[in-house]
Amino acid sequence: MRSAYGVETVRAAERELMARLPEGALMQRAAAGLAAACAELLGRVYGARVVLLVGSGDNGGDALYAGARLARRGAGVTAVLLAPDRTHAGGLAALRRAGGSVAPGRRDDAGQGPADLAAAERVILAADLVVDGIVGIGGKGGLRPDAAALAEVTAASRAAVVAVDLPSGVEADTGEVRGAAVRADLTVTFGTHKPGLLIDPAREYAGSVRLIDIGLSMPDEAELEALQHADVAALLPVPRAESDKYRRGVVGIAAGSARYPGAAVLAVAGALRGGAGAVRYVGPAGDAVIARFPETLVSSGSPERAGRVQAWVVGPGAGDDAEAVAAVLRADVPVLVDADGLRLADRDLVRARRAPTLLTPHAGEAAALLGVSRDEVEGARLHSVRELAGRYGATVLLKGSTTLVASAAGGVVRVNPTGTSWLATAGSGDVLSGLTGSLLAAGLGALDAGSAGAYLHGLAGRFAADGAPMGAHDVAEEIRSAWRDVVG
Ligand SMILES: NC(=O)C1=CN([C@@H]2O[C@H](COP(=O)(O)OP(=O)(O)OC[C@H]3O[C@@H](n4cnc5c(N)ncnc54)[C@H](OP(=O)(O)O)[C@@H]3O)[C@@H](O)[C@H]2O)[C@@H](O)CC1
Ligand SMILES: Nc1ncnc2c1ncn2[C@@H]1O[C@H](COP(=O)(O)OP(=O)(O)O)[C@@H](O)[C@H]1O
Ligand SMILES: [K+]
Repeated sequence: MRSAYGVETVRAAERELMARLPEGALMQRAAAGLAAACAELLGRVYGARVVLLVGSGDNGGDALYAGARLARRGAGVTAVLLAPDRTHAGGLAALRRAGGSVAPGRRDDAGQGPADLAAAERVILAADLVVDGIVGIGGKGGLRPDAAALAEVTAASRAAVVAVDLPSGVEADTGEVRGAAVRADLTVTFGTHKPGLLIDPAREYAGSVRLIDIGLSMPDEAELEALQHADVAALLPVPRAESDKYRRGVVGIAAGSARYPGAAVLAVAGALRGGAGAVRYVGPAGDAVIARFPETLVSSGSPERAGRVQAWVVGPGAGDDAEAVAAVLRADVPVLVDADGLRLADRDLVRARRAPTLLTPHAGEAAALLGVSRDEVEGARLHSVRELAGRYGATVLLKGSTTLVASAAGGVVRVNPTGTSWLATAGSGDVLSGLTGSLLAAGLGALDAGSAGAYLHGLAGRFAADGAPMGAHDVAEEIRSAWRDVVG
């Protein structure tokens, strides 16, 4: 499990540890890890041109001490100071002792003022490596104009960029990005991941992320967690000697329409690979389903008369069949609502349900349910998924470049670490809904089914794409390889 904690929790852990350590010890641990990561990225430290972007807090202090270490190994290190009079004094002295220099300040202040942007631009454009120590977990709001200008110049440079703790300008707790932010190739983060490093859009700014253990001890329950192979393997159902198809769980798929029969086929394709012992299909696309998957138990008419199931999936390609959605929501078994079903589901009916409900909107569907724009949802995924879960009293899986799963009761939110943007292809969400519904039928809770389903789906997507375009049916084909990879 990979866990992430918000700023308040990090600060508390930091205070607790600092009280037991000599002053400055934590910053030295951070700087040592940072310098080692920079050296690795550079390959050759001796003679490398390194520029430190230094804000007025401890994030800048980390950059200065790391810069001093690189300077001692022969790098040419120049610090660009955003606020010279409030720069971390110990860090600056260490850099100077190691032979590092400071870029000229503004002339109107006799060279003592904040970095002269033209001078800063010259050194940044000539650098091999830029270390972003503008701001870390102490950041508030979007970057201020001087800091934003440095982020923009850095983006124009060909230097490798290493962010200290977080890319400056991203929100540590939410992954939101307001205005300019530094785009890093590598982020070296201290003590624990922060939620923003795992959630887009901030995640994209972070590049790859390296965690440096500085000895912080964090509480058991994280704010955000990402399952890994072993966690998913422990959740996946395995038939026992005494299992039969009914004991393994039957999943019902109420999906597809005369206009969109393919959605039914794809949802069934996912469901057949998700661990349920049987798949029932009910709806107008029975012929298409049976032609492709003869093992499916097909019926038409109302879901209420389709026979017993342990979980329902309703909505993919369903058109305007509001009655089917309502019938499924009245069933006292877990229900996954996707696509058209989300538009047709009555919120009060969802809230009144006693069995688990899992809603699986993409950003556009979530935006419609919340009455905001799609951009607002994509810019604030964590807030959006929590808000929807609260409003509907349901577990919500928000799809997209970062998939998040949140429970109605709050608590930890799961972020999916697998996936690929090749999954942005028509019908791949239908496969996910069938797969995840199958996991619900096999007995997983809504949070676990959602996160294990997204994990397998993301992995299957990577296998199917393997660097080339694919169709949604290819994703369904690869679920079995993904499953084997996870449990193997
Ligand atoms: N946690 C740990 O265990 C450890 C933490 N460590 C390190 O400490 C870092 C936290 O340091 P921190 O608390 O000094 O805050 P930090 O991130 O430097 O930012 C504060 C400065 O930024 C400024 N500023 C704020 N918003 C801004 C904006 N929008 N745009 C521009 N500027 C803005 C703000 O200015 P002010 O508001 O004061 O004018 C203030 O000067 C942490 O990320 C990690 O790197 C490690 O050393 C060791 C272990
Ligand atoms: N940029 C992306 N990166 C990773 N995964 C993505 C991206 N865009 C979409 N996906 C995934 O692809 C699937 C698309 O589902 P959905 O939007 O419902 O499509 P459809 O309705 O065509 O089936 C979801 O699992 C989603 O998380
Ligand atoms: K930073």
